[in-house]
Amino acid sequence: MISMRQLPNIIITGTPGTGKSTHCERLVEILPEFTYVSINKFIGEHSLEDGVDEERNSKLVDEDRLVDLIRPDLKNGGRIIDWHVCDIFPESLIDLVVVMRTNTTRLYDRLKERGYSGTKFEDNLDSEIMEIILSDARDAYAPEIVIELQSDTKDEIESNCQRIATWAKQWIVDNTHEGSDDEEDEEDEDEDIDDDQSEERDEEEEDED
Ligand SMILES: Nc1ncnc2c1ncn2[C@@H]1O[C@H](COP(=O)(O)OP(=O)(O)O)[C@@H](O)[C@H]1O
Repeated sequence: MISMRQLPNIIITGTPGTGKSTHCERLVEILPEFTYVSINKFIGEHSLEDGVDEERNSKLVDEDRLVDLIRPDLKNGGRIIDWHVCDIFPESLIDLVVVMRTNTTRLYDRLKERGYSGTKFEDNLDSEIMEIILSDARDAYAPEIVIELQSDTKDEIESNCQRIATWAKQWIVDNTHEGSDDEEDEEDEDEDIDDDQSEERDEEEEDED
């Protein structure tokens, strides 16, 4: 099947501190034709904040407007989306959802280092332990496009990014004319022409009857 998009859209999601932005930054070095979209930045740039959840000490976001504003970018393709919320984007425009996972002890240290405390700290740690984002991703997208990658060590950052890049290159081969073999395309076109001619022949035969 040939896609309308020349490049796939990839969501990199996971609990805060699991390594989403670290992976996205490395990914666009390996895949320079892709654009890194940090949704936290996008929210600031488009004033999409919609109050504050006092209990959780986190910002509320106008998600409907966010989706409306990002839709044209997703239609163009080649976006690497970085956000802890993954299930609001139109399923038809998302090709891969990567859920970053981190061992609880490491995540504990990373969130402490970031200055998280109280409910915000506990909620994020619980979210990772209970696999909330993985479950959201699996509920929102087809299982075959949701993958889990471990992000505990520096070596894993590189191997994860290489794996995602390999997937992206294969997507291009499988889904676009750019990736397809010209000869095969010509053969396909020949087949189409043959089909047209045989249809015409069938119609002529019917007329004669
Ligand atoms: N696989 C990893 N190995 C070692 N450190 C990591 C790894 N992934 C992330 N980190 C570190 O953890 C912290 C949080 O990573 P970050 O990419 O900002 O997470 P997120 O974008 O998910 O909030 C950063 O200091 C980063 O360097």
